[in-house]
Amino acid sequence: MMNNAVKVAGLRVTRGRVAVFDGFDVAVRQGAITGLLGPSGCGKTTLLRSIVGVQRIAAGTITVLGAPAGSRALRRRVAYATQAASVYDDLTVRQNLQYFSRVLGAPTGDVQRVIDQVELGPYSRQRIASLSGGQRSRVSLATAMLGTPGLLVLDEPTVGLDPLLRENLWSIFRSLADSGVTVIVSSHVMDEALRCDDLILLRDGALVAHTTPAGLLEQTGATNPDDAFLTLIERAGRAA
Ligand SMILES: Nc1ncnc2c1ncn2[C@@H]1O[C@H](COP(=O)(O)OP(=O)(O)OP(=O)(O)O)[C@@H](O)[C@H]1O
Repeated sequence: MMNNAVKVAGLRVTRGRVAVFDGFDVAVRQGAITGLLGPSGCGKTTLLRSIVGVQRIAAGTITVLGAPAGSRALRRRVAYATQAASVYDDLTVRQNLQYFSRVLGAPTGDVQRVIDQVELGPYSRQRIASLSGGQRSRVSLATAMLGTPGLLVLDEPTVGLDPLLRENLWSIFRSLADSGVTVIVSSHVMDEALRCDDLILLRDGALVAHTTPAGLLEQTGATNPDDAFLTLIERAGRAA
């Protein structure tokens, strides 16, 4: 039987005057890497916020690992790394991680593990304020990897990172998924789509496709995900 880590039904979200979602349904498979892709402003962050339980929603139900999104039971089971690194500027990398590790009750040793995973060892004694953008976002990512979350929600985790580091991070996501963790990664870099197991393609708060990388290319006859996405958008436009 296929297990879903996340189930979204009838989601309606209004932000400002914009109806970002108006009756949106989707499910995310457990233990897989699901890529959430789509153009800027299509609702990726809003959907991630809704799944994590920090978005005010107008209607709908969201079930995460069997519990309502945002519920207390999920506090330590769901980790979220936002686009803007949510870390303390005046603390060092290690101090930030030690702080969050204590808040989460993560095992000792976790701080060093995540520092190594995101390759921040040489910067661990540096204050966040003096780090580059890519280094800061890696601290945020490391924070999300503390403890043993069952669901890892990452909003554009590879923005501003060099290709080698991106490669390394994707192999971390893969080993997490292999160990049963559900990973949701948003991106607007279409070539990252090919690294995912499942793809959710959004446009203007609507589901354009819920497929796999192979399925995406097959459905469209395209040779790369950028062209495939454009083809699907054109088809959706014609059907509308
Ligand atoms: N606080 C807010 N007030 C008003 N409108 C908002 C607010 N936050 C987001 N929006 C609007 O909601 C829509 C969806 O935004 P969202 O951040 O979810 O998009 P996104 O797909 O994550 O975009 P990006 O790839 O640029 O980060 C956009 O039209 C955006 O302008």
